[in-house]
Amino acid sequence: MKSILEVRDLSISFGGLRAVDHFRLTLGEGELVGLIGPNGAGKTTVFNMLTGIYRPTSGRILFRGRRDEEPRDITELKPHQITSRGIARTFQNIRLLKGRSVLENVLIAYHYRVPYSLLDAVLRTGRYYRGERALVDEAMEFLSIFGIEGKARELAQNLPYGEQRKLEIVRALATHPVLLLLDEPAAGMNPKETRALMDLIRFIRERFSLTILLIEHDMSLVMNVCERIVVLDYGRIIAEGDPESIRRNPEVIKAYLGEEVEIA
Ligand SMILES: Nc1ncnc2c1ncn2[C@@H]1O[C@H](COP(=O)(O)OP(=O)(O)OP(=O)(O)O)[C@@H](O)[C@H]1O
Repeated sequence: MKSILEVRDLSISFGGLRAVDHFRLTLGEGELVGLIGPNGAGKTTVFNMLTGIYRPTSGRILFRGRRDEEPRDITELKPHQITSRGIARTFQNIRLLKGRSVLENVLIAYHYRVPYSLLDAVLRTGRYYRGERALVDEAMEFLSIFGIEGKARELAQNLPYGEQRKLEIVRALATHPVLLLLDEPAAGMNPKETRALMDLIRFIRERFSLTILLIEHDMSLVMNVCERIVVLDYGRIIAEGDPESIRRNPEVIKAYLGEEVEIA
């Protein structure tokens, strides 16, 4: 299996706090890996470094984008450059344009790779119309995979919470990523919605040849959907392995003591 992401000894400090300490991770093409850990362990901070929002204090991030043969160093790149190289993410706190329609929310994601120039758009050329129509068709196809195509014209803020989370994933898919980072995709969903989401995550991985790294508090989701799990505690990796070994790992059980989540 070719590796797509290689994270070498990534660390970051905020003032005196070492939020992430020598984080290492290699993702093979097509893998579905979970990143778990108690509250404040550093999971979202890892995502923020992978997507250029935070600059690590030390360490390197190597990523093989869609056009690259070999992994390239993306540690210093800006968020939009990282998105256009093929890493997309969702956020723990949903970041939709709430006053815009569901469809518009997806279309906005396309500005990373629109096939026409701004001039085409202003002059409303044939290329613009052909491009726009193709984008709308594709956006509708993404929405239909998540069963929300019927709500394309509704305002994003009127969707139930679970569907807003799905729309965030659709928006990430619209950037045509090779690596998808999902930050608590099942947060706020009921068990039935969570199970359906698990199936969808597996489905989109196959359908779009994605590699997926996901942060999740819902242990049933993580244990069922992920092939490999990395556990962070106080910014450090304390365990890594298949779901079964993680479930039985004494360090992991200890780290979760006192947390509201159950790892059984
Ligand atoms: N911009 C920042 N400035 C200062 N401290 C920060 C910043 N971002 C994160 N931290 C701190 O880094 C630590 C890790 O936070 P992070 O949000 O990555 O944890 P997490 O594992 O994602 O937690 P949760 O599961 O609660 O979302 C926390 O102590 C947090 O307060």
